[in-house]
Amino acid sequence: MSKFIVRGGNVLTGNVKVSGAKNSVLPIIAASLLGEEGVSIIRDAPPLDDVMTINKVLEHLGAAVTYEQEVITVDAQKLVSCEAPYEWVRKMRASFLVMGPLLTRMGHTRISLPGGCAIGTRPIDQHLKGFEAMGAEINLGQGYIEAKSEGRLRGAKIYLDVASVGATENIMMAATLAEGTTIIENAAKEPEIVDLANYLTSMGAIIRGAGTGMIRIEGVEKLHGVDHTVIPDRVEAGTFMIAAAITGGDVFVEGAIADHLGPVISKLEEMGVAIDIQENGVRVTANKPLRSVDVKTLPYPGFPTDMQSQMMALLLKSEGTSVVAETVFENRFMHVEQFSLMNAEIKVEGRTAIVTGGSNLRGAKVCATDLRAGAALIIAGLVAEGTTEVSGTHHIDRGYVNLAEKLQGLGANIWRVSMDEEVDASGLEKASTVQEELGIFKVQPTLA
Ligand SMILES: CC(=O)N[C@H]1[C@@H](OP(=O)(O)OP(=O)(O)OC[C@H]2O[C@@H](n3ccc(=O)[nH]c3=O)[C@H](O)[C@@H]2O)O[C@H](CO)[C@@H](O)[C@@H]1O
Ligand SMILES: C=C(OP(=O)(O)O)C(=O)O
Repeated sequence: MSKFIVRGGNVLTGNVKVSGAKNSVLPIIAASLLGEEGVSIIRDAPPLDDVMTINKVLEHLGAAVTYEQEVITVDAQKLVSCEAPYEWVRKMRASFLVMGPLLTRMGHTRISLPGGCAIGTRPIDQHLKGFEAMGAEINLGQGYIEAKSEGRLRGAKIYLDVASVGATENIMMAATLAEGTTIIENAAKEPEIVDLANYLTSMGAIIRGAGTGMIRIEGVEKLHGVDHTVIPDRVEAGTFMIAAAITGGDVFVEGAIADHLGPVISKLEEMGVAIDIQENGVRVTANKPLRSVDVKTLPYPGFPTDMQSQMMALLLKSEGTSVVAETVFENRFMHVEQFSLMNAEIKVEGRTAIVTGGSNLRGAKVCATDLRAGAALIIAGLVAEGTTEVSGTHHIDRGYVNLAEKLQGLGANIWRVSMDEEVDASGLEKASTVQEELGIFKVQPTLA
Protein backbone atom coordinates (compact mmCIF):
# COMPACT_ATOMS: atom_id res chain seq x y z
CA MET A 1 0.00 0.00 0.00
CA SER A 2 1.35 3.39 -0.95
CA LYS A 3 0.39 7.05 -1.09
CA PHE A 4 1.43 10.04 -3.14
CA ILE A 5 3.04 13.01 -1.46
CA VAL A 6 2.60 16.29 -3.31
CA ARG A 7 4.20 19.53 -2.32
CA GLY A 8 2.49 22.47 -3.96
CA GLY A 9 3.99 25.54 -5.54
CA ASN A 10 5.99 24.45 -8.58
CA VAL A 11 5.11 25.66 -12.07
CA LEU A 12 4.97 22.81 -14.59
CA THR A 13 7.02 23.21 -17.74
CA GLY A 14 8.41 20.91 -20.43
CA ASN A 15 7.26 17.93 -22.41
CA VAL A 16 5.17 14.94 -21.31
CA LYS A 17 4.31 11.92 -23.44
CA VAL A 18 0.85 10.40 -23.36
CA SER A 19 0.50 6.62 -23.10
CA GLY A 20 -1.90 4.38 -25.02
CA ALA A 21 -5.56 4.70 -24.04
CA LYS A 22 -6.79 2.45 -21.22
CA ASN A 23 -10.34 2.61 -22.52
CA SER A 24 -9.22 1.51 -25.98
CA VAL A 25 -6.78 -1.19 -25.06
CA LEU A 26 -9.22 -3.02 -22.74
CA PRO A 27 -11.93 -3.68 -25.37
CA ILE A 28 -9.25 -4.37 -27.97
CA ILE A 29 -7.67 -7.05 -25.77
CA ALA A 30 -11.15 -8.53 -25.24
CA ALA A 31 -11.72 -8.44 -29.03
CA SER A 32 -8.51 -10.37 -29.63
CA LEU A 33 -10.48 -13.40 -28.36
CA LEU A 34 -12.23 -13.32 -31.74
CA GLY A 35 -9.00 -14.19 -33.58
CA GLU A 36 -9.50 -17.85 -34.48
CA GLU A 37 -6.48 -17.73 -36.80
CA GLY A 38 -3.08 -16.11 -36.28
CA VAL A 39 -1.80 -13.97 -33.44
CA SER A 40 -2.80 -10.42 -32.48
CA ILE A 41 -0.15 -7.81 -31.74
CA ILE A 42 -1.38 -4.81 -29.75
CA ARG A 43 1.09 -1.90 -29.58
CA ASP A 44 1.23 1.07 -27.20
CA ALA A 45 -0.55 -1.03 -24.59
CA PRO A 46 -0.08 0.96 -21.36
CA PRO A 47 1.40 -0.92 -18.37
CA LEU A 48 -1.61 -0.43 -16.11
CA ASP A 49 -3.15 -2.66 -13.46
CA ASP A 50 -6.34 -2.93 -15.57
CA VAL A 51 -4.34 -4.23 -18.54
CA MET A 52 -2.68 -6.88 -16.34
CA THR A 53 -6.13 -7.91 -15.06
CA ILE A 54 -7.71 -8.39 -18.49
CA ASN A 55 -4.61 -10.28 -19.66
CA LYS A 56 -5.14 -12.66 -16.73
CA VAL A 57 -8.76 -13.15 -17.80
CA LEU A 58 -7.60 -14.07 -21.30
CA GLU A 59 -5.04 -16.52 -19.95
CA HIS A 60 -7.74 -18.10 -17.81
CA LEU A 61 -9.79 -18.59 -20.99
CA GLY A 62 -6.89 -20.41 -22.62
CA ALA A 63 -5.30 -17.66 -24.72
CA ALA A 64 -1.50 -17.36 -24.75
CA VAL A 65 -0.63 -13.79 -23.80
CA THR A 66 2.76 -12.06 -23.67
CA TYR A 67 3.41 -8.48 -22.60
CA GLU A 68 6.74 -6.77 -23.13
CA GLN A 69 7.72 -3.15 -23.78
CA GLU A 70 4.11 -2.04 -24.17
CA VAL A 71 3.41 -4.71 -26.80
CA ILE A 72 0.88 -7.43 -26.10
CA THR A 73 0.61 -10.55 -28.19
CA VAL A 74 -2.49 -12.71 -27.94
CA ASP A 75 -2.79 -16.16 -29.45
CA ALA A 76 -6.47 -17.00 -29.01
CA GLN A 77 -6.62 -19.81 -31.56
CA LYS A 78 -7.43 -22.38 -28.89
CA LEU A 79 -9.68 -21.39 -26.01
CA VAL A 80 -10.34 -23.79 -23.14
CA SER A 81 -12.98 -21.95 -21.11
CA CYS A 82 -15.84 -19.53 -21.67
CA GLU A 83 -16.10 -18.39 -18.04
CA ALA A 84 -14.76 -15.17 -16.47
CA PRO A 85 -14.78 -15.72 -12.71
CA TYR A 86 -15.56 -13.28 -9.91
CA GLU A 87 -11.90 -13.09 -8.94
CA TRP A 88 -11.14 -11.01 -12.09
CA VAL A 89 -14.44 -9.29 -12.86
CA ARG A 90 -14.61 -7.89 -9.34
CA LYS A 91 -11.23 -6.19 -9.89
CA MET A 92 -12.31 -4.51 -13.07
CA ARG A 93 -15.72 -4.01 -14.65
CA ALA A 94 -14.25 -3.95 -18.15
CA SER A 95 -13.61 -7.73 -17.82
CA PHE A 96 -17.28 -7.93 -18.73
CA LEU A 97 -16.26 -6.98 -22.28
CA VAL A 98 -15.19 -10.58 -22.91
CA MET A 99 -18.87 -11.56 -22.92
CA GLY A 100 -19.63 -10.47 -26.51
CA PRO A 101 -16.56 -12.14 -28.06
CA LEU A 102 -17.01 -15.40 -26.11
CA LEU A 103 -20.72 -15.65 -26.79
CA THR A 104 -20.38 -15.10 -30.52
CA ARG A 105 -17.35 -17.34 -30.94
CA MET A 106 -18.23 -20.19 -28.56
CA GLY A 107 -22.01 -19.93 -28.32
CA HIS A 108 -21.84 -19.97 -24.54
CA THR A 109 -20.37 -17.82 -21.81
CA ARG A 110 -20.63 -17.38 -18.07
CA ILE A 111 -19.40 -14.15 -16.50
CA SER A 112 -19.47 -12.97 -12.93
CA LEU A 113 -21.82 -10.02 -12.43
CA PRO A 114 -19.75 -6.84 -12.38
CA GLY A 115 -20.31 -5.15 -9.03
CA GLY A 116 -21.61 -1.61 -8.70
CA CYS A 117 -18.63 0.69 -8.30
CA ALA A 118 -18.19 3.94 -6.48
CA ILE A 119 -19.20 6.33 -9.27
CA GLY A 120 -22.64 4.82 -9.84
CA THR A 121 -24.69 1.63 -10.06
CA ARG A 122 -23.52 0.98 -13.63
CA PRO A 123 -26.08 -1.58 -14.79
CA ILE A 124 -25.47 -3.86 -17.80
CA ASP A 125 -29.05 -4.12 -19.03
CA GLN A 126 -28.22 -2.61 -22.43
CA HIS A 127 -25.47 -5.18 -23.08
CA LEU A 128 -27.91 -7.99 -22.25
CA LYS A 129 -30.75 -6.44 -24.26
CA GLY A 130 -28.44 -6.49 -27.30
CA PHE A 131 -27.39 -10.12 -26.84
CA GLU A 132 -31.01 -11.19 -26.35
CA ALA A 133 -32.09 -9.37 -29.50
CA MET A 134 -29.43 -11.40 -31.32
CA GLY A 135 -31.00 -14.64 -30.14
CA ALA A 136 -29.04 -15.39 -26.97
CA GLU A 137 -30.75 -16.87 -23.94
CA ILE A 138 -29.67 -15.08 -20.77
CA ASN A 139 -29.84 -16.52 -17.27
CA LEU A 140 -28.80 -14.90 -14.02
CA GLY A 141 -27.95 -16.87 -10.91
CA GLN A 142 -25.40 -17.21 -8.10
CA GLY A 143 -23.78 -13.93 -9.04
CA TYR A 144 -23.15 -15.02 -12.62
CA ILE A 145 -24.70 -14.20 -15.98
CA GLU A 146 -24.90 -17.05 -18.42
CA ALA A 147 -25.56 -16.48 -22.11
CA LYS A 148 -26.16 -19.23 -24.66
CA SER A 149 -27.08 -19.31 -28.31
CA GLU A 150 -28.32 -22.16 -30.48
CA GLY A 151 -25.89 -21.96 -33.37
CA ARG A 152 -24.64 -18.53 -34.48
CA LEU A 153 -26.06 -15.31 -33.08
CA ARG A 154 -28.40 -13.57 -35.51
CA GLY A 155 -28.01 -9.99 -36.67
CA ALA A 156 -30.62 -7.62 -35.19
CA LYS A 157 -31.60 -3.98 -34.92
CA ILE A 158 -30.78 -2.78 -31.41
CA TYR A 159 -31.70 0.62 -30.03
CA LEU A 160 -29.69 1.53 -26.93
CA ASP A 161 -31.72 3.41 -24.30
CA VAL A 162 -28.47 5.09 -23.22
CA ALA A 163 -25.50 5.59 -25.52
CA SER A 164 -23.39 3.22 -23.43
CA VAL A 165 -19.73 2.84 -24.39
CA GLY A 166 -19.43 -0.70 -22.99
CA ALA A 167 -22.74 -1.91 -24.47
CA THR A 168 -21.84 -0.52 -27.91
CA GLU A 169 -18.47 -2.31 -27.73
CA ASN A 170 -19.83 -5.60 -26.45
CA ILE A 171 -22.66 -5.73 -29.03
CA MET A 172 -20.35 -4.64 -31.86
CA MET A 173 -17.93 -7.46 -31.00
CA ALA A 174 -20.74 -10.01 -30.75
CA ALA A 175 -22.16 -8.88 -34.10
CA THR A 176 -18.92 -9.47 -36.02
CA LEU A 177 -19.51 -13.24 -36.16
CA ALA A 178 -23.34 -13.18 -36.16
CA GLU A 179 -25.37 -14.32 -39.12
CA GLY A 180 -26.60 -11.30 -41.07
CA THR A 181 -26.66 -7.60 -40.30
CA THR A 182 -26.72 -5.88 -36.91
CA ILE A 183 -27.59 -2.23 -36.55
CA ILE A 184 -26.84 -0.43 -33.29
CA GLU A 185 -28.92 2.72 -32.90
CA ASN A 186 -28.04 5.44 -30.39
CA ALA A 187 -24.55 3.94 -30.33
CA ALA A 188 -21.80 5.61 -28.31
CA LYS A 189 -19.48 7.75 -30.47
CA GLU A 190 -16.31 7.82 -28.35
CA PRO A 191 -12.91 7.66 -30.13
CA GLU A 192 -12.34 4.34 -28.34
CA ILE A 193 -15.34 2.88 -30.23
CA VAL A 194 -13.71 3.92 -33.50
CA ASP A 195 -10.38 2.42 -32.42
CA LEU A 196 -12.08 -0.88 -31.58
CA ALA A 197 -13.99 -0.84 -34.89
CA ASN A 198 -10.72 -0.22 -36.78
CA TYR A 199 -9.13 -3.15 -34.98
CA LEU A 200 -12.07 -5.45 -35.71
CA THR A 201 -12.14 -4.35 -39.35
CA SER A 202 -8.45 -5.25 -39.74
CA MET A 203 -9.32 -8.64 -38.25
CA GLY A 204 -11.77 -9.16 -41.11
CA ALA A 205 -14.99 -7.71 -39.67
CA ILE A 206 -17.31 -5.53 -41.76
CA ILE A 207 -18.32 -2.43 -39.79
CA ARG A 208 -19.69 0.91 -41.00
CA GLY A 209 -20.57 4.03 -39.07
CA ALA A 210 -18.38 3.68 -35.95
CA GLY A 211 -18.09 7.15 -34.43
CA THR A 212 -21.68 8.00 -35.41
CA GLY A 213 -24.93 7.20 -33.62
CA MET A 214 -25.67 4.29 -35.97
CA ILE A 215 -23.27 1.40 -36.46
CA ARG A 216 -23.90 -1.34 -39.02
CA ILE A 217 -22.11 -4.67 -38.77
CA GLU A 218 -22.29 -7.46 -41.38
CA GLY A 219 -21.44 -10.76 -39.73
CA VAL A 220 -18.57 -12.83 -41.16
CA GLU A 221 -17.55 -16.47 -40.60
CA LYS A 222 -14.14 -15.97 -39.05
CA LEU A 223 -11.71 -13.31 -37.79
CA HIS A 224 -7.92 -13.42 -37.60
CA GLY A 225 -5.17 -11.84 -35.49
CA VAL A 226 -3.69 -8.50 -36.66
CA ASP A 227 -1.12 -5.86 -35.71
CA HIS A 228 -2.71 -2.74 -34.20
CA THR A 229 -1.52 0.38 -32.39
CA VAL A 230 -3.81 1.78 -29.69
CA ILE A 231 -4.78 5.49 -29.80
CA PRO A 232 -3.28 7.90 -27.22
CA ASP A 233 -5.18 8.30 -23.96
CA ARG A 234 -7.32 11.46 -24.22
CA VAL A 235 -8.12 11.43 -20.49
CA GLU A 236 -4.46 11.20 -19.50
CA ALA A 237 -3.69 13.98 -22.00
CA GLY A 238 -6.48 16.15 -20.58
CA THR A 239 -5.23 15.50 -17.05
CA PHE A 240 -1.76 16.86 -17.95
CA MET A 241 -3.30 19.83 -19.74
CA ILE A 242 -5.22 20.76 -16.60
CA ALA A 243 -2.18 20.13 -14.37
CA ALA A 244 -0.23 22.55 -16.57
CA ALA A 245 -3.02 25.14 -16.50
CA ILE A 246 -3.52 25.09 -12.73
CA THR A 247 0.16 25.79 -12.05
CA GLY A 248 0.31 28.63 -14.61
CA GLY A 249 2.66 26.42 -16.60
CA ASP A 250 3.77 25.85 -20.16
CA VAL A 251 3.61 22.19 -21.16
CA PHE A 252 3.66 20.30 -24.44
CA VAL A 253 1.46 17.20 -24.18
CA GLU A 254 3.01 14.93 -26.76
CA GLY A 255 0.67 12.57 -28.54
CA ALA A 256 -2.52 14.36 -27.47
CA ILE A 257 -5.03 14.31 -30.34
CA ALA A 258 -6.82 17.67 -30.25
CA ASP A 259 -9.79 16.27 -32.15
CA HIS A 260 -10.48 13.86 -29.25
CA LEU A 261 -10.23 16.66 -26.70
CA GLY A 262 -12.61 19.23 -28.22
CA PRO A 263 -14.68 20.15 -25.15
CA VAL A 264 -11.69 20.10 -22.78
CA ILE A 265 -9.76 22.43 -25.09
CA SER A 266 -12.79 24.72 -25.50
CA LYS A 267 -13.34 25.00 -21.74
CA LEU A 268 -9.64 25.71 -21.11
CA GLU A 269 -9.70 28.43 -23.77
CA GLU A 270 -12.87 29.93 -22.24
CA MET A 271 -10.97 30.08 -18.95
CA GLY A 272 -8.14 32.02 -20.57
CA VAL A 273 -5.63 29.23 -21.16
CA ALA A 274 -3.72 29.38 -24.46
CA ILE A 275 -3.87 26.18 -26.51
CA ASP A 276 -1.58 25.61 -29.46
CA ILE A 277 -2.56 22.57 -31.51
CA GLN A 278 0.44 21.03 -33.18
CA GLU A 279 0.89 18.02 -35.43
CA ASN A 280 2.04 15.65 -32.71
CA GLY A 281 0.47 17.14 -29.61
CA VAL A 282 -0.99 20.13 -27.81
CA ARG A 283 0.86 22.93 -26.03
CA VAL A 284 -0.83 24.47 -23.02
CA THR A 285 0.27 27.86 -21.74
CA ALA A 286 -1.42 29.53 -18.79
CA ASN A 287 -0.14 32.97 -17.96
CA LYS A 288 -3.36 34.87 -17.21
CA PRO A 289 -5.83 34.71 -14.33
CA LEU A 290 -8.33 31.88 -14.90
CA ARG A 291 -11.98 32.71 -15.54
CA SER A 292 -14.78 30.55 -14.09
CA VAL A 293 -16.84 28.44 -16.53
CA ASP A 294 -19.81 26.10 -16.30
CA VAL A 295 -19.31 22.47 -17.26
CA LYS A 296 -21.82 19.73 -18.06
CA THR A 297 -20.65 16.18 -18.65
CA LEU A 298 -22.20 14.33 -21.59
CA PRO A 299 -21.45 11.34 -23.79
CA TYR A 300 -18.90 12.07 -26.54
CA PRO A 301 -18.55 14.56 -28.16
CA GLY A 302 -19.70 16.30 -24.96
CA PHE A 303 -17.46 17.09 -22.00
CA PRO A 304 -16.16 13.72 -20.68
CA THR A 305 -17.24 12.56 -17.24
CA ASP A 306 -13.72 11.15 -16.87
CA MET A 307 -12.40 14.75 -16.87
CA GLN A 308 -14.99 16.22 -14.50
CA SER A 309 -13.05 15.96 -11.24
CA GLN A 310 -9.80 17.26 -12.73
CA MET A 311 -11.73 20.21 -14.20
CA MET A 312 -13.28 20.87 -10.81
CA ALA A 313 -9.79 21.14 -9.32
CA LEU A 314 -8.95 23.79 -11.92
CA LEU A 315 -12.19 25.71 -11.27
CA LEU A 316 -11.20 25.99 -7.62
CA LYS A 317 -8.38 28.25 -8.77
CA SER A 318 -10.47 30.37 -11.13
CA GLU A 319 -12.00 33.79 -10.46
CA GLY A 320 -15.72 33.51 -9.75
CA THR A 321 -18.26 30.76 -9.30
CA SER A 322 -18.70 27.78 -11.63
CA VAL A 323 -21.48 25.24 -11.96
CA VAL A 324 -20.54 21.62 -12.73
CA ALA A 325 -23.33 19.25 -13.80
CA GLU A 326 -22.62 15.51 -13.90
CA THR A 327 -25.16 13.82 -16.16
CA VAL A 328 -23.42 10.52 -16.99
CA PHE A 329 -22.93 8.89 -13.58
CA GLU A 330 -25.21 9.47 -10.61
CA ASN A 331 -22.54 9.40 -7.91
CA ARG A 332 -19.44 11.04 -9.31
CA PHE A 333 -18.93 13.86 -6.81
CA MET A 334 -17.13 11.95 -4.09
CA HIS A 335 -14.00 14.04 -4.61
CA VAL A 336 -15.94 17.09 -3.36
CA GLU A 337 -15.62 15.94 0.24
CA GLN A 338 -11.91 15.34 -0.25
CA PHE A 339 -11.45 18.79 -1.85
CA SER A 340 -13.20 20.26 1.19
CA LEU A 341 -10.47 18.81 3.38
CA MET A 342 -8.12 20.99 1.34
CA ASN A 343 -10.17 24.11 2.16
CA ALA A 344 -12.21 24.11 -1.04
CA GLU A 345 -15.69 25.62 -1.08
CA ILE A 346 -18.09 23.46 -3.12
CA LYS A 347 -21.79 22.90 -2.62
CA VAL A 348 -23.47 19.85 -4.11
CA GLU A 349 -27.16 19.90 -5.01
CA GLY A 350 -28.18 16.62 -6.60
CA ARG A 351 -26.15 16.19 -9.75
CA THR A 352 -24.84 19.76 -9.70
CA ALA A 353 -21.87 21.19 -7.86
CA ILE A 354 -21.39 24.89 -7.29
CA VAL A 355 -17.70 25.63 -7.11
CA THR A 356 -16.42 28.81 -5.51
CA GLY A 357 -13.21 29.86 -7.22
CA GLY A 358 -10.23 31.60 -5.75
CA SER A 359 -9.83 29.15 -2.87
CA ASN A 360 -6.62 29.10 -0.94
CA LEU A 361 -6.10 25.39 -1.15
CA ARG A 362 -4.22 23.86 1.76
CA GLY A 363 -2.39 20.54 1.78
CA ALA A 364 -4.21 17.74 3.62
CA LYS A 365 -4.45 13.98 3.95
CA VAL A 366 -6.99 12.94 1.32
CA CYS A 367 -8.13 9.75 -0.36
CA ALA A 368 -8.66 8.91 -4.03
CA THR A 369 -12.26 7.71 -4.06
CA ASP A 370 -11.97 6.64 -7.70
CA LEU A 371 -9.43 6.79 -10.50
CA ARG A 372 -10.03 10.32 -11.80
CA ALA A 373 -10.78 11.70 -8.34
CA GLY A 374 -7.25 10.59 -7.43
CA ALA A 375 -5.78 12.52 -10.35
CA ALA A 376 -7.86 15.57 -9.41
CA LEU A 377 -6.58 15.55 -5.82
CA ILE A 378 -3.00 15.39 -7.08
CA ILE A 379 -3.74 18.34 -9.40
CA ALA A 380 -5.13 20.32 -6.45
CA GLY A 381 -2.07 19.32 -4.42
CA LEU A 382 0.19 20.88 -7.07
CA VAL A 383 -1.06 24.35 -6.08
CA ALA A 384 -1.99 23.76 -2.44
CA GLU A 385 -0.06 25.37 0.35
CA GLY A 386 2.12 22.76 2.03
CA THR A 387 1.99 19.02 1.61
CA THR A 388 -0.88 16.87 0.35
CA GLU A 389 -0.97 13.12 0.93
CA VAL A 390 -3.16 11.15 -1.48
CA SER A 391 -3.98 7.59 -0.47
CA GLY A 392 -6.08 5.09 -2.45
CA THR A 393 -3.33 4.86 -5.07
CA HIS A 394 -4.67 1.51 -6.34
CA HIS A 395 -7.44 3.50 -8.06
CA ILE A 396 -4.90 5.80 -9.72
CA ASP A 397 -2.72 2.88 -10.86
CA ARG A 398 -5.68 1.46 -12.79
CA GLY A 399 -5.49 4.30 -15.26
CA TYR A 400 -2.27 6.35 -15.15
CA VAL A 401 1.15 5.12 -16.23
CA ASN A 402 3.92 6.50 -13.99
CA LEU A 403 1.89 9.55 -13.02
CA ALA A 404 4.33 10.71 -10.35
CA GLU A 405 7.38 10.28 -12.62
CA LYS A 406 5.69 12.07 -15.54
CA LEU A 407 4.75 15.01 -13.28
CA GLN A 408 8.25 15.04 -11.78
CA GLY A 409 9.57 15.35 -15.33
CA LEU A 410 7.56 18.59 -15.61
CA GLY A 411 9.02 19.90 -12.36
CA ALA A 412 6.37 18.85 -9.84
CA ASN A 413 7.28 17.81 -6.32
CA ILE A 414 5.46 14.50 -6.10
CA TRP A 415 6.56 11.16 -4.68
CA ARG A 416 5.17 7.81 -3.83
CA VAL A 417 5.94 6.43 -0.40
CA SER A 418 4.70 3.45 1.54
CA MET A 419 1.42 4.03 3.37
CA ASP A 420 2.90 4.02 6.85
CA GLU A 421 5.64 6.50 6.01
CA GLU A 422 5.21 9.75 7.97
CA VAL A 423 6.00 12.73 5.77
CA ASP A 424 6.10 16.30 7.02
CA ALA A 425 6.98 19.45 5.14
CA SER A 426 10.68 18.60 5.35
CA GLY A 427 10.21 14.91 4.74
CA LEU A 428 10.50 14.80 0.98
CA GLU A 429 14.18 14.09 1.03
CA LYS A 430 13.47 11.07 3.18
CA ALA A 431 10.68 10.01 0.84
CA SER A 432 12.96 10.12 -2.15
CA THR A 433 15.53 7.99 -0.31
CA VAL A 434 12.85 5.39 0.26
CA GLN A 435 12.03 5.43 -3.43
CA GLU A 436 15.66 5.00 -4.40
CA GLU A 437 16.03 2.11 -2.01
CA LEU A 438 12.98 0.50 -3.55
CA GLY A 439 14.46 1.24 -6.97
CA ILE A 440 11.22 2.90 -8.05
CA PHE A 441 12.30 6.42 -8.96
CA LYS A 442 15.48 7.56 -10.62
CA VAL A 443 14.87 11.32 -10.59
CA GLN A 444 16.09 13.38 -7.64
CA PRO A 445 13.52 15.64 -5.98
CA THR A 446 13.83 19.37 -6.52
CA LEU A 447 13.08 20.70 -3.08
CA ALA A 448 11.63 24.17 -3.33
C1 LIG B 1 -13.44 0.91 -19.70
C2 LIG B 1 -14.17 2.10 -20.19
O1 LIG B 1 -14.22 2.37 -21.37
N1 LIG B 1 -14.73 2.89 -19.28
C3 LIG B 1 -15.43 4.08 -19.67
C4 LIG B 1 -16.81 3.71 -20.13
O2 LIG B 1 -17.44 3.01 -19.06
P1 LIG B 1 -18.79 2.21 -19.32
O3 LIG B 1 -18.73 1.59 -20.67
O4 LIG B 1 -19.02 1.34 -18.16
O5 LIG B 1 -19.83 3.40 -19.32
P2 LIG B 1 -21.21 3.48 -20.08
O6 LIG B 1 -21.07 4.36 -21.26
O7 LIG B 1 -21.71 2.11 -20.30
O8 LIG B 1 -22.12 4.20 -18.99
C5 LIG B 1 -22.76 5.43 -19.24
C6 LIG B 1 -24.07 5.48 -18.48
O9 LIG B 1 -24.94 4.48 -18.98
C7 LIG B 1 -25.46 3.69 -17.94
N2 LIG B 1 -25.66 2.30 -18.45
C8 LIG B 1 -24.64 1.65 -19.05
C9 LIG B 1 -24.81 0.37 -19.53
C10 LIG B 1 -26.06 -0.26 -19.39
O10 LIG B 1 -26.28 -1.41 -19.79
N3 LIG B 1 -27.07 0.43 -18.78
C11 LIG B 1 -26.91 1.70 -18.30
O11 LIG B 1 -27.83 2.29 -17.75
C12 LIG B 1 -24.38 3.76 -16.85
O12 LIG B 1 -24.90 3.45 -15.59
C13 LIG B 1 -23.93 5.20 -16.98
O13 LIG B 1 -24.81 6.03 -16.26
O14 LIG B 1 -17.54 4.90 -20.46
C14 LIG B 1 -17.72 5.81 -19.35
C15 LIG B 1 -18.57 6.96 -19.84
O15 LIG B 1 -17.89 7.72 -20.75
C16 LIG B 1 -16.37 6.24 -18.81
O16 LIG B 1 -16.55 7.00 -17.66
C17 LIG B 1 -15.48 5.04 -18.49
O17 LIG B 1 -14.17 5.49 -18.25
C1 LIG C 1 -14.50 5.26 -14.84
C2 LIG C 1 -13.37 4.92 -15.47
O1 LIG C 1 -13.02 3.67 -15.84
P1 LIG C 1 -13.77 2.29 -15.64
O2 LIG C 1 -14.93 2.28 -16.58
O3 LIG C 1 -12.73 1.30 -16.07
O4 LIG C 1 -14.17 2.20 -14.19
C3 LIG C 1 -12.36 5.93 -15.88
O5 LIG C 1 -11.48 5.59 -16.68
O6 LIG C 1 -12.41 7.07 -15.38
